[in-house]
Amino acid sequence: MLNVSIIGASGYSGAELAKLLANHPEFNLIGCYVSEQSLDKGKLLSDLYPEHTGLLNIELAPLTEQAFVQIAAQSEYVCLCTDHKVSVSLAPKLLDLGLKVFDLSGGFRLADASQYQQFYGFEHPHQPLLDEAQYGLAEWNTHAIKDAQLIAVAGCYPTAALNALKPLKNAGLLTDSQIIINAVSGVTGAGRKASLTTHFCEVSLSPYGLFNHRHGPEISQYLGHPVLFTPHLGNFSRGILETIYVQLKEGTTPHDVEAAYQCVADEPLIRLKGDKLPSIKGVANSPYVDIGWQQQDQQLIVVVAIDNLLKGAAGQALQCMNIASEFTPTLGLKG
Ligand SMILES: NC(=O)C1=CN([C@@H]2O[C@H](COP(=O)(O)OP(=O)(O)OC[C@H]3O[C@@H](n4cnc5c(N)ncnc54)[C@H](OP(=O)(O)O)[C@@H]3O)[C@@H](O)[C@H]2O)C=CC1
Ligand SMILES: CC(=O)N[C@@H](CCC(=O)OP(=O)(O)O)C(=O)O
Repeated sequence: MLNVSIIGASGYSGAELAKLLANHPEFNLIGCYVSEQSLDKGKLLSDLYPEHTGLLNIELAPLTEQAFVQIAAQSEYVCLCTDHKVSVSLAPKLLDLGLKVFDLSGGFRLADASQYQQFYGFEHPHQPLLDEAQYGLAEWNTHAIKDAQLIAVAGCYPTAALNALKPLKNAGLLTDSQIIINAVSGVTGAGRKASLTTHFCEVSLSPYGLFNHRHGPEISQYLGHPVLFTPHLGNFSRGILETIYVQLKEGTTPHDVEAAYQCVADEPLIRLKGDKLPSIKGVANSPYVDIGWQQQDQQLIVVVAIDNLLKGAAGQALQCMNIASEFTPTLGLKG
């Protein structure tokens, strides 16, 4: 068994990961941590998530200096389910302790530190770690994930967009024009902490982050293609659905598009639906990426759906941990 600790375990992605690890045959959830000043320190994770009573009767410990010593002594892997800036401050210390770090935040996803002020609102102090980090987009970066010490697990919206678009890009079917991505996320995407704009009763389907959401540059960087990305917040709990407008090269046939997607046809967590379009209902609480598309002349509309907390966060993090450990990538993910 490999021991895993989670920092930020009381949040939505941390708790989802705790549940996956507690049910996993090869990983042992050894420690669950929150901030030193957390109102939840000392509580059981199952006090916060009573649906997991029994499974997650594990105490939330404060992340003190002593906790770092304990994590290093007990764990092989540590997962950061913390805000981007918190992850950026914690990761160097954990890496120095020799741990393999799986960061679910965006703290190490962009290649260039100078982009962090614009898109994340803080100066990134660790360009060498941005150079070292490997992108945790499980189906597309398997080899690098296996050998990396720092894995920047892919963002939720980018996971959906990149899985939908990489087959087309790799087959050379895209023109140079910008790809338009309209995305909707459920409210768990905004995390567990209270805020008026993400208060469930206040949410009414509306866009946010126009022209400056941090996932725009993340998608462009890992696709190698310009995108215009607009997220929306919807009044449902979990799931992401993206509608993507693609201009195909002159002469691209429906057969070419179908053939392009065959490169992922055997991936166990990618479900190609052809002209049957995906829905949130089809993926909520499941580890899959559903991809559908319809074509009219040179215009292609691709629709992709994932669960933001599973394929968009904890599920993909577990997939990366499985890959790093040379287990079957889907171990503990498919019922
Ligand atoms: N929610 C989602 O759908 C997705 C989230 N992510 C990313 O995962 C990360 C976590 O997101 P999410 O689960 O939604 O966030 P939450 O706000 O739900 O949880 C954050 C967690 O971090 C803890 N925390 C806060 N400050 C510290 C600190 N200084 N030291 C240790 N723990 C701390 C919080 O507990 P406390 O404050 O009590 O200490 C809590 O457990 C973010 O970077 C997010 O961008 C990625 C993909 C999807
Ligand atoms: C609905 C909502 O607010 N979603 C979040 C994205 C989810 C997330 O936590 O972002 P990462 O995948 O980059 O970690 C946002 O737009 O900031």
